[in-house]
Amino acid sequence: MKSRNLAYKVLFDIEKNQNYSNMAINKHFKDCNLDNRDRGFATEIIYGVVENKIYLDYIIDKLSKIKSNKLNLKVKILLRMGIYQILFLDSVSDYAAVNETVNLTKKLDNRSAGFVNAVLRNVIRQKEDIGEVKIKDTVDNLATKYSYNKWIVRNWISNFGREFTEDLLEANTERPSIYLRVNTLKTTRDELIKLLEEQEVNCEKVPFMDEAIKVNNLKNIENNELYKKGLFTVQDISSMLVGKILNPQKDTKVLDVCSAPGGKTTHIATLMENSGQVVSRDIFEHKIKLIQNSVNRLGLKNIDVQLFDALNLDKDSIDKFDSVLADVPCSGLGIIKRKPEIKYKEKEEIKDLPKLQKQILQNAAKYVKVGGTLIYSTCTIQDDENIEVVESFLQSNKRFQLEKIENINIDLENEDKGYLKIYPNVHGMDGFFIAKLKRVR
Ligand SMILES: C[S@@+](CC[C@H](N)C(=O)[O-])C[C@H]1O[C@@H](n2cnc3c(N)ncnc32)[C@H](O)[C@@H]1O
Repeated sequence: MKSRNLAYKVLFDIEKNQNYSNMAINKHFKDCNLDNRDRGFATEIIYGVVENKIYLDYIIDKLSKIKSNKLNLKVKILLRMGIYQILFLDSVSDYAAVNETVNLTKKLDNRSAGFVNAVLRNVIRQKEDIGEVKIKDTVDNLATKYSYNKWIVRNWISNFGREFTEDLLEANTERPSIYLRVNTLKTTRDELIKLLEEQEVNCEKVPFMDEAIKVNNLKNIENNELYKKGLFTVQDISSMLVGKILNPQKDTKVLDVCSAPGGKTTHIATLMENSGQVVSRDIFEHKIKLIQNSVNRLGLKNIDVQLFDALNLDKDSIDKFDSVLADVPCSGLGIIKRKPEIKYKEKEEIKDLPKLQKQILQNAAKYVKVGGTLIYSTCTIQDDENIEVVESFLQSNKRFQLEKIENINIDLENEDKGYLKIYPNVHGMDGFFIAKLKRVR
């Protein structure tokens, strides 16, 4: 009951305040005194409900006299939770799913308990055939089955084709893997694996990324002693590739214009073995603090964290940096597995991003020395935020050229051309775009 109560609170917060699930989870889990198992169960319900929201409402609409858009928020969340447990969680008996949900309803909205009970019992009675989405229109069908805003499915089918889109939608339902980046200034991969295995954490070396470890049962990371000592950072492989492709040399100057929370910046500073200087900027004060915390935890001495808007031109930095990274704000459509609410973004919300991305890239380019490197990256798979931004930049910046990416072997089709398009269904990692540009004159 306790974990369901907690899951309900988090889900209510997410819906009511349009909060991201990971942030709402952090906020509500901080002060709760549940053990790891109960937290795990609550997390499973939260992510499951968020990821399947449209589908769960479709089931409600099939079985309830009151349609989901007419239900009050409390009852809608309770029904989604109950239906999710019945249809998706083999570890929960139907009886427990109904009973616990009805008990919770009694506490939160007593007069709706009978209604919730009736709908959930209906789900159980029709469990065998209720689950299938019977909508003829392909976009509508897939958008309901996988719970996406329809424009995304339409856009993907038109850009990638139906087969690829279905593959991508399916890949995005998998639980994301957790990867650690070893802090090579403090330990080695083998040493860290030994220490993690002493804590009974299952570790796997990532063959093509020499500082990466895949872990599959590391819980409560922020309170882990090895984490507190700064022996590792949590970072996806795609994100680590950015640092690898930038390939910073010792004693050089690197500028990261959009650097919070600091994953790539700290990687770059580590690759430079605490030499040279990395200037790490972001527009948000609270995010600047996150970078500084990581810098301190990891024992990095070569990072200068600065509050600065990348849309403004910093005249003092023109032509001063060997490498510049523009890891720009984007739609995030490559990391749906980690942030499922991205599936519900409106097209309107992201329509101005390419313009913003171009402006940030234009400014970032001005800080690169002749012969220096400019990296443009996003965690999205949308061409209009990726290759099209780079192509439009190159048209008006003849001093830059795309440069062949060496020694990566992830996207063989494009690496020679100077960029990488990474898709979760093709490459088994976060969807990313990384372009490497060189200032040639
Ligand atoms: C994709 S995230 C960067 C992730 C970061 N590079 C990392 O690896 O941890 C984009 C960042 O850009 C920042 N941002 C958004 N608009 C900005 C602007 N005008 N100037 C500087 N930073 C900005 C956001 O606060 C956000 O932290």
